[in-house]
Amino acid sequence: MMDVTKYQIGYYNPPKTEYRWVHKDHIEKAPSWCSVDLRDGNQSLIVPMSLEEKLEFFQLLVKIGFKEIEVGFPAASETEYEFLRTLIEQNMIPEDVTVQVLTQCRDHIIRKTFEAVQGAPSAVIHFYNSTSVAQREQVFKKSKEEIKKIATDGATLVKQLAAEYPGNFRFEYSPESFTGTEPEYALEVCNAVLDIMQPTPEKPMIINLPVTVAMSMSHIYANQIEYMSDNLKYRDSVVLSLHPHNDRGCGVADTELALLAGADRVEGTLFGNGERTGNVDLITLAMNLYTHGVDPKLDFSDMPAIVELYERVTRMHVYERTPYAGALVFAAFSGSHQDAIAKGMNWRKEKGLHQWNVPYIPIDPTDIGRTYDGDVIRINSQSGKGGIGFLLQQKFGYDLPPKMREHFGYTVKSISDHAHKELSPDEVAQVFYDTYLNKCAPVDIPDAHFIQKNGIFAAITVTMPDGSTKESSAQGNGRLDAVCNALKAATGQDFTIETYSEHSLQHGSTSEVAAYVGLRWGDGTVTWGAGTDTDIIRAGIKAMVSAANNK
Ligand SMILES: CC(=O)SCCNC(=O)CCNC(=O)[C@H](O)C(C)(C)COP(=O)(O)OP(=O)(O)OC[C@H]1O[C@@H](n2cnc3c(N)ncnc32)[C@H](O)[C@@H]1OP(=O)(O)O
Ligand SMILES: CC(C)C(=O)C(=O)O
Ligand SMILES: [Mg+2]
Repeated sequence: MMDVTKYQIGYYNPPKTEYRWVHKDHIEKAPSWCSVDLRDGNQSLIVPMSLEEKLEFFQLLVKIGFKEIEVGFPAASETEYEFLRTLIEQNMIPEDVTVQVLTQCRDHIIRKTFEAVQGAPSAVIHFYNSTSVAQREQVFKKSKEEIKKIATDGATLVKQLAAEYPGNFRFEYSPESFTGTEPEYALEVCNAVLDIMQPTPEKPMIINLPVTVAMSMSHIYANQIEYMSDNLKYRDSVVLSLHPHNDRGCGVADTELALLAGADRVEGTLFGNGERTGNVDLITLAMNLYTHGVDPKLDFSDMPAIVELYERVTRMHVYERTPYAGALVFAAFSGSHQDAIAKGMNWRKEKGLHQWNVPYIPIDPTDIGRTYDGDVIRINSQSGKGGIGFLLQQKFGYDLPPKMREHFGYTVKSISDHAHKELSPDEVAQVFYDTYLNKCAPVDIPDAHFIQKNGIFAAITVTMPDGSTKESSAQGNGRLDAVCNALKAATGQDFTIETYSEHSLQHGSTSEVAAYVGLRWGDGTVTWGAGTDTDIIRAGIKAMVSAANNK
């Protein structure tokens, strides 16, 4: 049995009752982004990335457009140290990109960090210590004053070494485990650090307020951020940064509400990799802005390549339903969704729309390197005529009449249901070919001649069900009607043409016609056939013969 009595609320709502952020309805501009993939993401991997893998990931982050990248914890291991040295010594850091390094507030670790970062064109020195009640009591066993002193001693040494080492340094301080810290105390510690660092509007300092472990609903974090934003000293010289983890599955919501509450910057990772349930997913955040028409200033136009590299170097897997990036996030298997998507796509095409508002598809998949073919309409036993017909039309060019779409839809669904598997677009097309197209056996009309006299007179040769041939002729009010009457006379069958449609079909450079015929039989049933030919009459005859052979 689970024991709920073991748990209680462990977060702190700030001493403030009116919040401005609750009145805002959207985020107006992108925050500044910092990727912590190479640090928080890396430290949580089963096998941390090798130097080569980190280099490849770094280049990807630069390509996406990150201007601040936390490249590691250089005092942690030789690989971490060497990675930073390689970036610096091989001039791999673009001019407009700043590397960030993490250090605990411990003397030898801060010193090692400065040693590692020497020669970088610019760098953010990120120092942290835990401030939460749980860490104060259980880990550090120190009073509030003593914990504050760890932070201020760290700040003092960072400032001193920054003056001793050549280089363009900026600073970041994190009261780690902020969400388990009393807001008034977190404020006191951050203000004490700021008093030492003395930031200015020209040289601002980053104060990063992490959701090291998520403890509350998202609105509480937003309250905490607005409280800190209102009460931090040197606010015009502070870049207020967020660093949410995802323990309650609310990392994105925490970040979005905290941005409404006044934060300027976000630290996170691609696909939400990071400690435990991960850091906040920067792709989701950026793409959420994009869907509101706000430029995220990050480029995810080749998502498949980003997924490939990420999966290869981290040995993680991008879950199929990960927003924007997962393999299935644009897929519709179910009939009503497919029908709406197909109609929405046609609407968009007919009206020549620029704005995107296709039902069920939040963004145009082609914006991020995905395709309509294969990514969107997927066929299984839950699918319907709308989607199946749309796929056949979009990918193979066959535009079936509505009643034939319905028949085809049920045929395809039933095959998928019995095979208990998805059908690929090629398999769907094969069902169409096998069921309807140019089925000129056992009955066939290899030859037809026409005379225009009191309507149309057709003289045809019929291959009979037993393989023999027979000449037949009849009048009709059109060529196909005349052929139909002649066929009925030859075989003694009882049917009428209930549906006929045709359209041109482009196959590379050759242009064919596709024709569709529905025959209603004396017993009330309807059979369907399709025909293709360069000659429109031959296409119609083939469609009719196919429908007749389907009885
Ligand atoms: C929330 C986060 O993600 S924070 C980042 C965490 N990332 C990592 O830890 C990855 C890299 N870390 C490492 O490689 C190692 O932990 C090192 C190299 C940094 C330090 O290694 P070690 O000194 O061997 O061990 P360890 O990490 O266990 O040290 C714990 C000690 O540091 C203290 N400490 C931990 N964090 C801090 C801090 N931010 N500031 C000051 N002291 C700290 C602990 O209280 C403990 O003190 P004690 O020795 O008096 O008991
Ligand atoms: C080092 C800090 C910012 C961190 O990773 C966290 O608190 O989650
Ligand atoms: Mg973290």
